[in-house]
Amino acid sequence: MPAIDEVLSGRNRRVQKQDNDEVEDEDRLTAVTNCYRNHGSTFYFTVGRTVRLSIADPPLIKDILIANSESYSKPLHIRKLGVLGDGIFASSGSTWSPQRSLFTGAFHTKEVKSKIPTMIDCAHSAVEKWSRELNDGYSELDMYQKFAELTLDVIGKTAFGTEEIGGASEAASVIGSFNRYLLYCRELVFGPPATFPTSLRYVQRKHLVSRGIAAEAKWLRTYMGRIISARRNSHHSGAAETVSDRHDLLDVIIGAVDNIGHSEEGAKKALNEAPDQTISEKRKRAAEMTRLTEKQLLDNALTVLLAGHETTASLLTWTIYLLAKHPLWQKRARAEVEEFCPGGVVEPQVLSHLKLLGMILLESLRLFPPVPLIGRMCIKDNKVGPDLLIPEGLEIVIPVAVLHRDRTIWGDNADEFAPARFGNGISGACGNPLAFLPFGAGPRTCIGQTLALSEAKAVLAVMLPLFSWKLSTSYRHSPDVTLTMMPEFGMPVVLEKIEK
Ligand code: HEM
Repeated sequence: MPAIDEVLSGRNRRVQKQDNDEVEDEDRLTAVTNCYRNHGSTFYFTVGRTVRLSIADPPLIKDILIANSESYSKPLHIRKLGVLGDGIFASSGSTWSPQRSLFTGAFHTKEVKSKIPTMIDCAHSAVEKWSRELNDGYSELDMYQKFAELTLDVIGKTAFGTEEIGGASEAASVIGSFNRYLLYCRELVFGPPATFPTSLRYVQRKHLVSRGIAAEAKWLRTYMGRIISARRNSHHSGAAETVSDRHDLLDVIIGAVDNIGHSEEGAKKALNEAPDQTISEKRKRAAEMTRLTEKQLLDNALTVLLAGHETTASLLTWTIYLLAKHPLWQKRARAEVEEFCPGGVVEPQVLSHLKLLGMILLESLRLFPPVPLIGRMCIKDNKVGPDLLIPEGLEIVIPVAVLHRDRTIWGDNADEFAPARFGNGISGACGNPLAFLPFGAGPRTCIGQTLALSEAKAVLAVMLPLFSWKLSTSYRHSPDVTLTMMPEFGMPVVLEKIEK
């Protein structure tokens, strides 16, 4: 059996090929799941010189993510990856909490609802473009690429109020840069991939990877810096439609840098003092007081651009894959959309009625969680469960993708696509909410989950009545299981126009 670090980096596949060229490679998700089925749910493993403790047991996870959350920070390497820096995703403790308060209002359900018409418009423009690419009514498209462009367009318009990011040439450069950046990061954290050239010494390779990360981070920071400057200029010129009509996430974070009177101290005080206030009142006050540095402004803008498009693109991609493999469910989902959206008109308020589509999305998040691992670093000795002592400095890995396929939790059909299991919600499906962690849990839970689920529903509701699809014969199944669950060789799908 290969070691877990080899499975995570994909290096075990080279071994398999040498052993038997005829054998089709086991995909990494299956390999890593089997590894856990053999090792058990809690064990140590090493990547290079770093020792990590892997935990896939819900009660222990609860202690780490919720009960003892203050004893953990994000892993050190996340901060070193150049793009996320000191922003909300990568920071911890008192640097993180005022930022979380600042973001909470911008991601409130009411705010998200107001963005749904934009999401539907973006989906319509995308499907029109795809329709133009069809020959004689059908064509093979890489849906991973298409969804990455579409989700970038949505986050560009909803969070940054700009058409620019979704524009064809801009989108290709931004997606290309983020993809290269993520591949370099994966290598830095999990070691070189199967294609690692043996002629190149490890140290040289590491140097090359660090330079690659720095170059992509620099490009992305310059790019985002331009968008921020343009917005500041429009504030200074006082252009009415940009200042008063648009109060999006970019305005919120720029305000936290430019507004005089905001201070980190003030935000901390607002969170810690005034015992008579409710937690939401404290948070509101802290958000009003939060002061960000210029660096944090950029870090947060890039965090939202990356978190906001890559993960939702992954969710849509694997949902399309599952519906291609299960045409009956594709038909059922289409029938539901046709019932609630007559004439292909998707009204924002209808999304909450698309129950079947909601169950399909949850099942897709279970089988292919876009964030397959959650990492933490212990910053204070503490005990989890009845007798496991976690020492300061130890890195923890929570293998979400594996937890979601645990047969003792999900039953013998854990590896199968069975959306009906979510008919009675998450608790009905697994009996323990800590066994289903696509968006994490506890104080660091995903801030964009409502946005992501609304967006995915809106896109599928626009797409389903127009096209049917199946997997292309060129598809190679290789879900990544490290930073994000991207399909290593894309998602080539044959899209066919449905004639009315
Ligand atoms: C299907 C889509 C998505 C998935 C599966 C997902 C998953 C996650 C997970 C697992 C975490 C917690 C990581 C941890 O505990 O270490 C997280 C955090 C976060 N997500 Fe998402 N995410 C999605 C979409 C989004 C979107 C659309 C946005 C923003 C527009 C977003 C912004 C964030 C931010 C800012 C955090 C950090 C929160 C904090 O630390 O306080 N995510 N996400």
